[in-house]
Amino acid sequence: MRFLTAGESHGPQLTVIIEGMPANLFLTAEEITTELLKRQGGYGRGRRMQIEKDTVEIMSGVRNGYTLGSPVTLVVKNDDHKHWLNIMGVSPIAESAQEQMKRVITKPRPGHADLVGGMKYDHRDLRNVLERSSARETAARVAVGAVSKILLQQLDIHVMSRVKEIGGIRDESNYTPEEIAAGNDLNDVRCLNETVAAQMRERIDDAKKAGDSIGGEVEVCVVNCPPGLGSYVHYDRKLDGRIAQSVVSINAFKGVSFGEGFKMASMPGSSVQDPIAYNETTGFYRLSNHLGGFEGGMTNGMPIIVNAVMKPIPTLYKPLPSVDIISKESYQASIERSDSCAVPAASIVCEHAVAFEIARAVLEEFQSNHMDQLKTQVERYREELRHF
Ligand SMILES: Cc1cc2nc3c(=O)[nH]c(=O)nc-3n(C[C@H](O)[C@H](O)[C@H](O)COP(=O)(O)O)c2cc1C
Ligand SMILES: C=C(O[C@@H]1CC(C(=O)O)=C[C@@H](OP(=O)(O)O)[C@H]1O)C(=O)O
Repeated sequence: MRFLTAGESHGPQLTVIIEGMPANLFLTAEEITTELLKRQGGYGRGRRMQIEKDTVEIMSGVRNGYTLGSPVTLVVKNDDHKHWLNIMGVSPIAESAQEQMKRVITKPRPGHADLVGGMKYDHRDLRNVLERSSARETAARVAVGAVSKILLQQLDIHVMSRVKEIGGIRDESNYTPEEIAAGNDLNDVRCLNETVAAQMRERIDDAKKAGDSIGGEVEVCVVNCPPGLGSYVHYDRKLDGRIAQSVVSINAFKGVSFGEGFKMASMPGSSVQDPIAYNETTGFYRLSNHLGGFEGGMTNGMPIIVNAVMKPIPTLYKPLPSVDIISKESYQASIERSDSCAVPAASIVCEHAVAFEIARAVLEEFQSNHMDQLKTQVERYREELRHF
């Protein structure tokens, strides 16, 4: 399974083509839209999210609710696009948006793609860079991940996420995957502990008031993956490696780790490796999950735990020094309409990026033209492993 996305942040739409989906998967636009709406939410987002109401349209690859085995095309319209067009009587939001869109951007924002993108593609209006470098593209990636999650659910594999830290406020609780799943839709910082959530909101408000931004850490958890997805035989088949690439390719993500992650640097081996046990009904299993579900680039049957760090948003309402690319004079960077914290939204993006990589690995392992074939193969493999 592979996908391509296309579309600019304020262009008419985002388009995704997913190739390699098996036939006969029941797929509705509503289910995908539910995931998109989760990404739009989250405390700390800016005005753009009040303009958009992301909904998906299925344009190909599905008939009578079921996939055909042909490429699936999904479209998410950008409602903000209409503010680009110099027409119609506009609302106050639209007027200010229109002004913003017409302005040529020449003062690059440190931390965004503006300067290097301009240098590389010879753009003298940096809006030409930010249109595609914007995290608007992550809506398309969530749409792909939503389809992946629907496929994985059919195999009883579940992917979920939560926020662990925002700007130094940390939720130290060790939740079970089930607790994370139950809390999945609940609060607007995507943290299960309400006391900590209140502190996180306050931290975001403080950053916003100070004209600053903050980042944080998210956790993605995948349960009930069969052991043996991915492979140790070649670098680009290692599934933990693929997940790391996919996660760090999300806008503003700067780090990824599995299980105990960077803490392992100071832990003895006896506290890091997960002891092996066996029981006749379930086969081999582990007594702990410090490694977060991976050994040798393969799933080991324990829950996959991915931790990922998002840097603070680059656009600052109290901007940092920059240099105008035309006049070469020193200025403050441009102020674009912006989120002050997008960690809760980004946890959803991360969840869906991981879901895609797991679904891709499943389909590589159990090549199938249709869902019944896939389910039968996965079940047979699980049964074989129980008797290994
Ligand atoms: C969900 C989400 C929303 C984001 N919103 C903004 C934003 O409003 N303003 C901004 O400057 N950056 C935002 N970013 C981050 C930038 O897109 C990102 O920092 C930029 O593309 C440069 O890429 P890099 O940080 O990976 O180097 C957001 C990222 C995500 C994942
Ligand atoms: C549009 C989205 O996020 C955008 C990501 C983003 C950036 O620079 O990455 C900048 C902002 O865009 P705008 O300049 O239009 O306000 C965010 O709103 C989205 O998540 O759907």
